Amino acid sequence: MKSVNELCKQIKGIYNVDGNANTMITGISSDSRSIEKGDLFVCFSGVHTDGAVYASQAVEKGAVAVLTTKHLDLPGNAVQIMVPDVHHAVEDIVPYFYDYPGKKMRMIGVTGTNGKTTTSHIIYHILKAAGHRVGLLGTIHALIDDEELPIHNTTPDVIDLQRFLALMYDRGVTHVVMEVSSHALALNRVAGIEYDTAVFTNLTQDHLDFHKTMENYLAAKCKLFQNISLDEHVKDNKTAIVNIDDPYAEGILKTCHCNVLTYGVEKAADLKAANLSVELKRSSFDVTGPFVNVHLNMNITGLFNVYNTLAAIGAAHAEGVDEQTIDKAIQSFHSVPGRFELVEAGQDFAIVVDYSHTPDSLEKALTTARAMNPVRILCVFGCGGDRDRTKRPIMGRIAAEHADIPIVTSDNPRSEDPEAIVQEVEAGVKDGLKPGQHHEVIVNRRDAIFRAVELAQSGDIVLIAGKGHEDYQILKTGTIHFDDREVARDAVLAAKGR
Ligand SMILES: CC(=O)N[C@H]1[C@@H](OP(=O)(O)OP(=O)(O)OC[C@H]2O[C@@H](n3ccc(=O)[nH]c3=O)[C@H](O)[C@@H]2O)O[C@H](CO)[C@@H](O)[C@@H]1O[C@H](C)C(=O)N[C@@H](C)C(=O)N[C@H](CCC(=O)O)C(=O)O
Ligand SMILES: Nc1ncnc2c1ncn2[C@@H]1O[C@H](COP(=O)(O)OP(=O)(O)OP(=O)(O)O)[C@@H](O)[C@H]1O
Ligand SMILES: N[C@H](CCC[C@H](N)C(=O)O)C(=O)O
Ligand SMILES: [Mg+2]
Repeated sequence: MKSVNELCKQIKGIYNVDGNANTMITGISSDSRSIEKGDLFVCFSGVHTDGAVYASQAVEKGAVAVLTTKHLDLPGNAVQIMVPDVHHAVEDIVPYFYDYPGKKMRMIGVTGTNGKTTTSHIIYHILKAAGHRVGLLGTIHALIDDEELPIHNTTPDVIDLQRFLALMYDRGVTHVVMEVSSHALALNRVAGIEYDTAVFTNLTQDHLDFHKTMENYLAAKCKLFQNISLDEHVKDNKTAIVNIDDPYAEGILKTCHCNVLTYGVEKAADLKAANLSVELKRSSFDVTGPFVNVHLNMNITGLFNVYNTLAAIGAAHAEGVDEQTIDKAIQSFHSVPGRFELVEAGQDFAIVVDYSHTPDSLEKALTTARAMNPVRILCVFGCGGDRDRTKRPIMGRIAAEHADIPIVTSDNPRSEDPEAIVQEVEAGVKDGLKPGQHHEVIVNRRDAIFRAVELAQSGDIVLIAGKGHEDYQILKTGTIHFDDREVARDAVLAAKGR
């Protein structure tokens, strides 16, 4: 609990207070729908609406103060804190309100275009095996010692993030593993956090709707490595774990003024993998380096997961976990939901549900499927609406080049017309098709999955890409329940009944 006055003292820029500055604040929220008595309501101007519109509603629900850019007409005697930039003020106020939980626990941040969720889950698993109390924040959920909490963004905004961290600290968590998205870095959602270990997985095209150029996208990622390089006197405790095979590794390394541990498969690295052998449900490889020399058996597959595992080993080592514990933990790690997840409903071909929704991840998922030597690959995929449009034809071409039968469908169209999205994807498919190669376009995702299952024969792989763990589909008309794994199972059962 802090007073308005105490909070305002943290604001680095100018501010004005209208009302009683001794009013005590017991919570902070930017959503009028979840306001509790005693809260400070923060008015963010968003993509769809302006939070200021809901300020009166928030006060009626119990907010005792409002953070706003302009004076508002509010009921009762709610305090108004007026600042030129609400986001900047929030970055000053919120970590202070929660007593900087992100400075009191070991903070492990994972960034990169692909592999953040998988790598974070492996690190979480290893740190738990090492006996630590661990928290996790990422795309699928937040975990506090295995208790699941819902999360709305891969990296939540400053308010939700600090609230999660405070809860973790209160529950005795000592290590937090979190995905740090490029949106979060660009928008400073991670204000008030000092990272101890930072992982770079890779950088390939995505989110250009937001970053516009790959240079800006890289600059956002670099902010995580600048963060861990800030405090020179604790340098020894801070380590960057960098995928040296990635073309953007050099850009990341330039910003690191801390310990660096590189990993890779192609170039010389501190942690190097070799002799990979892959099967549908497992893989094995050798890892060598100054602190590790081990043959690893994993229950996940694909070269991309070798990279994720190397990154996780590096992070666990930086956090002081020994080789034996790491080895044992990796053997007991089971897959992440919706990441190369097999659907087994008694069919004589494989069905893989995967979260590949970028050009690089789609290519990696398809080449992993190819490494299993299937008779054919049928790939059901699409692209999300209200997201980087330029990746649509690229993903279309990749699917045509690496699958035998690409089937274009809808992902989450959001506010866009699904027909228009699939046309943009299909344009790329047509570019990549070999003479005589068959492709289909079926806008309804359920129908597309049913069609793939109908076409599949013994020894084939059906790869259903893009939505992974998601159990919903976001349409212009609202969000509906939709789970690729359930639909695939239904499709197999329907095919059997025929
Ligand atoms: C484009 C974007 O980033 N949008 C974020 C933004 O939502 P918004 O601008 O649409 O908000 P809005 O609906 O206009 O509302 C404005 C304000 O009014 C408030 N409001 C609104 C309605 C109401 O009744 N009462 C009320 O108080 C809202 O709480 C909000 O504070 O603010 C919300 C709250 O912080 C975010 O959840 C939301 O992320 C959306 C869900 C999103 O999809 N973001 C993506 C682009 C994103 O951030 N992705 C990254 C990367 C993912 C990855 O690659 O892994 C991520 O970290 O998730
Ligand atoms: N290291 C990697 N390199 C390339 N592709 C990967 C890698 N790891 C996973 N993938 C592919 O990307 C998909 C998403 O993986 P994951 O969820 O771990 O990434 P993410 O970075 O968390 O994604 P998001 O940005 O959506 O949160 C996987 O289903 C797989 O196809
Ligand atoms: N974190 C990613 C998730 C994309 C998932 C995909 N199914 C889509 O909707 O495009 C994003 O918000 O861009
Ligand atoms: Mg993720």
